[in-house]
Amino acid sequence: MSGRVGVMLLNLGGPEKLEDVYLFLYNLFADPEIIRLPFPFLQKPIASLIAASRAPISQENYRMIGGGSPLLQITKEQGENIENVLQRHGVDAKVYVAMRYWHPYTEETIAQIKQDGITRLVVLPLYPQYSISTSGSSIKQLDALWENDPELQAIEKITIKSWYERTGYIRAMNQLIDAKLQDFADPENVHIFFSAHGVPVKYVTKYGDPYQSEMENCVDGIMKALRRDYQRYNAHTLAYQSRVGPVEWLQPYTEEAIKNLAKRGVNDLLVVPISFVSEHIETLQEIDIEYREVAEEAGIHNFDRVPALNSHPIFINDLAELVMESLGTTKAAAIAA
Ligand SMILES: C=CC1=C(C)c2cc3[nH]c(cc4nc(cc5[nH]c(cc1n2)c(C)c5CCC(=O)O)C(CCC(=O)O)=C4C)c(C)c3C=C
Ligand SMILES: [Fe+2]
Ligand SMILES: [Fe+2]
Repeated sequence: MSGRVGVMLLNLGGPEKLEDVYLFLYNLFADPEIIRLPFPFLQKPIASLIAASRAPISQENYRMIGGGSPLLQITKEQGENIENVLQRHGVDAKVYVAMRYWHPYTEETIAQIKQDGITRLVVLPLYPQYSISTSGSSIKQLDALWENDPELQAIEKITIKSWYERTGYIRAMNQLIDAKLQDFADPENVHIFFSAHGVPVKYVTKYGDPYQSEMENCVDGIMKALRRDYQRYNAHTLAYQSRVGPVEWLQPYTEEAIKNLAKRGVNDLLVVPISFVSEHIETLQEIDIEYREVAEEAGIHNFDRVPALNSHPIFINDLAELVMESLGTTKAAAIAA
């Protein structure tokens, strides 16, 4: 294989300090893949209005988790670990991080990739399931950059869309779920509650976002493997969290689903964050603080949460393997090379 290989991890980014929150929110809402407006000239003024009105709530949430998002730190660690696994398998690749709404912005990373003389680039979104609003937005941005830059067109770009069906990812998730189940007095009676980040319903019904069906398939895959590998036959639910704005989002909403389970007499609840692979504000603040309180008040006293995968070794190995497969360098071939 000739030339230098790069791997670009795509993520959304998060404010590092409370002062960053407004601009981070502005960048997010200025993205037409996040808020779709009929008139493009309204995008920026509306983004600044919504960012200004949301900033105080959002700042308060970030304050509760130490004043900023842990996302960059965790994503960098994931990158270093993937790079190490690739190196161990004889693949001399450099791993980069490209954030959509905060530093290091995609454009900054692309500049570095050009400077490093990368000739083959694997683009790997750190979202297991595809959504127009997440992986789709970053991939679209990259396609636009490529379209307008002959220097980039000389780089072979291999884009992975989603990877929630991979056995390594599912195995790693199940290890984390099983470990937490064992902390309950009666693991078999724990209700496993998958909480995914929501999207407006319109994304699925009008814009054809595969997010909901990928999410449902993902949960099925995890539950099937949990039954097969760990003989766990727990009841489970999939619900959607983090709704913002006045429109209808995917249902059931996490908060309502928790209250309904409490009414049905569920006492033991294990929440599994399912749409994202790093700890972030929605796990550390929304689930650990807000939903724990909702559960307590509704009468669910045994409430726990599965940690995010972060740099779980089975998961990291699986992502490195996915990169090698995309390069046409299977693990065996890479070792032999
Ligand atoms: C991985 C799944 C995610 C989907 C799908 C998604 C869609 C989506 N998000 C917003 C609005 C906001 N998202 C915010 C933060 C945020 N979003 C995700 C993931 C998905 N978003 C993550 C991991 C994070 C947290 C990053 C961090 O700092 O730790 C925020 C800001 C926080 C807040 O104020 O609540 C907003 C706003 C929309 C509108 C949307 C779909 C259209
Ligand atoms: Fe979001
Ligand atoms: Fe939230």
